[in-house]
Amino acid sequence: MGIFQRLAGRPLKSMCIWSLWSRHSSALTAVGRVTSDRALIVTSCQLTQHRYVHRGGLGASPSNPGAAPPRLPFSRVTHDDLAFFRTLLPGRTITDPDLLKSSNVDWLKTVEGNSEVLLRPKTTEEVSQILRYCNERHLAVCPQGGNTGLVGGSVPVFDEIILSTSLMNQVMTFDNISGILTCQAGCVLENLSLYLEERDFIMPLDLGAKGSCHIGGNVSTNAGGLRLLRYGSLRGTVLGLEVVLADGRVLNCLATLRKDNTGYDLKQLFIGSEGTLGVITAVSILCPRKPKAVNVAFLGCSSFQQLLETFQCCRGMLGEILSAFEFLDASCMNLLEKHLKLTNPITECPFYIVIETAGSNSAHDEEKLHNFLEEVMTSSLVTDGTVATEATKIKALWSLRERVTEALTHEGYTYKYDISLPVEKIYDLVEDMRRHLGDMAKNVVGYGHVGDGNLHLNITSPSKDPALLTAIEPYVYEWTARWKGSISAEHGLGLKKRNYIYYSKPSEAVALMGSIKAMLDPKGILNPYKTLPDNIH
Ligand SMILES: O=C(O)CC[C@@H](O)C(=O)O
Ligand SMILES: [Zn+2]
Repeated sequence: MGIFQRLAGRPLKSMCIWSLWSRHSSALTAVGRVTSDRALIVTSCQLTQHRYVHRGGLGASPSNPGAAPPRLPFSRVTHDDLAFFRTLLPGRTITDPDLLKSSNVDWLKTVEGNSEVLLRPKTTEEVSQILRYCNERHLAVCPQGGNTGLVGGSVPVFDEIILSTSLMNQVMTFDNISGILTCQAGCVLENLSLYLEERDFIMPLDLGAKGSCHIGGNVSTNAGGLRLLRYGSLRGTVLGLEVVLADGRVLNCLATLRKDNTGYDLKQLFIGSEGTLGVITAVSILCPRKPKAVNVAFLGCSSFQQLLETFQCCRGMLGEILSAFEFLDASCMNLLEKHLKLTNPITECPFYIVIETAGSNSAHDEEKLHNFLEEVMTSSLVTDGTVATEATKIKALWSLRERVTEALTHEGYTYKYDISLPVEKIYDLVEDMRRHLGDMAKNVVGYGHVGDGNLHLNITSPSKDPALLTAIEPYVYEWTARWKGSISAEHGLGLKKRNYIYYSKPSEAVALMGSIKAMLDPKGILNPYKTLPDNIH
């Protein structure tokens, strides 16, 4: 019997836990801590409208980068404003504090705003009217999709009006020859995946938060996820966008063309700009064909060096059918077992790999996977493994990788870092942090997207710990900058990381970002306190 048959035949002990993780599951409500110090640092409001100017000279970063910002001098929502919104959006202007609660707090429960109004438009025209009005009245707006972000970008910091895309959830067109889908921004990623699968296509991106996140939020944060290795980033697969600008103008760049060289590619400005330049209302996206054969292998390695060699071998031997190469370390596995009662399907190892293949011919793909597994097991790069070819087992193996974030929320307080590095360096950072922090941290765990050189470094402590934070930052960012990495590989900057931007971008580039912001949103009403550092405002 070949290795593939032997591995595929292994019983998966974890079959009872494969339910799809939704980030809004009730099991998650009791975790996290709510930051309550922001209200204390509100300073007196200036009466002038602010402009985006670069303060402090090139390269100057804010002196206390982690501190919450002071409230900027936006208008407060009045009864007249509410009357306007209620006429425009009858029954969709929410002011009940109980209904606003979940929209005011982020998924991690570490950032909480105090918005008193949630608007739920259904059409682009309604978004346009809302923004035109808010711009004239100088009311700040926080655009919100599924609110699954991890850097505090999708919730208000003070009393910004929340503009939710949750009712903008219609598929507009799908062309089954080109595979181009056009839909409203509030479509939930998983619903789009199901819609496409019925038509023999798939979405080019897949995330643990797929059950809640919106495609508009994915695009505005340039979400990466689990399939980037195979299908590339949203910067390549998004073909067109419709965006409402701060003053209400609608920018219809909803192209469905693969090739369009007519000057500046404006949609790129909005991809990854986290709602600070405009509100994305519709998206056209190029979708791959649904693979006919999908296999997942869950493997164990005894060192990170062996894991890297396995990756190298995997790329060479699986070639174009490789669709994901992910890892988690033994500390992650312990948390999955402890908090979520998941079962490790193989023997204990320091490192685990999830490999997915997606191809058009199952016999061909299985043979390739078999040859690869034979190679890595006979050369002892891999010490144990199991393979799934059937959908429920595939899901079960994937949940061991996808649910690490959820398991971490049960640990107390988690300091989260989403770092891009040269692939051979990614685990050095985890080991170095363990040495550096010693007993100060409860747990230092590493997992992520090996194929993209993207490490998720998470450091836990029983509760929020300022001394621990001082030991982590700026150390972790300096480490990253030394290796020319990025301090935010895929989660964005949001509220939490914006002041560290200088570790990854030259000051001239940050200043140019400020100029673009000033041009597109001169009153700064769109998602203030996010993405841009404090010294650009
Ligand atoms: O929790 C994190 O730090 C990472 C979340 C997500 O990007 C993942 O890859 O699972
Ligand atoms: Zn990730």
